[in-house]
Amino acid sequence: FRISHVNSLSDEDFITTFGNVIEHCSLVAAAVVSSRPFHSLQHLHAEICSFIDELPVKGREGILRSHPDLAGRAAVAGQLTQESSQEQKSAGLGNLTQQERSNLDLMNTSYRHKFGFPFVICARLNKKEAILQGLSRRLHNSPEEELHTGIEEVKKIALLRLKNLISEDMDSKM
Ligand SMILES: NC(=O)NC1=NC(=O)NC1=O
Repeated sequence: FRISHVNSLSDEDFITTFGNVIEHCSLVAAAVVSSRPFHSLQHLHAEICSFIDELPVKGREGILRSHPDLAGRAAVAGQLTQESSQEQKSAGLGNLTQQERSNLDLMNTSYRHKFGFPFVICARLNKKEAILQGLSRRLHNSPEEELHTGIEEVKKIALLRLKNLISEDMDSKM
């Protein structure tokens, strides 16, 4: 899509197209559709980010809870969305050693038990070593810190997903 095309979609088609930019949270797309016309990919991303930042704590926790665990049950069962599947594969989470897998499962479980939402990181910007290190480090943070950090990762995931959907060729910046 060029940004001009994004602006000319029906509301319904916009929500369908961008409904999974935030994993399993089409509400976000439905919320920003009325901010059209967007003058760039960055403008659309900024609207998504401010909508998320303006949510109450429960809303932001809900966004994190809508994310599948990394190499978790959904991944093992092949029930990831196309986007998540590609992202998790690109981080090398498809070929974990038994040791890495049980280590990841254990830490994901402790993280979720401690914070009440899953560990979320932008898998396309982190290889599996960085993910494992990030998880063990972030486990010691406060709930407030982790809510913020998780949401910042969700914003990075959203930007990369938008870049897959919107072409930024020069004339689309008009
Ligand atoms: N728990 C997660 O961080 N999940 C994910 N991060 C990504 O970048 N893709 C996912 O599915």
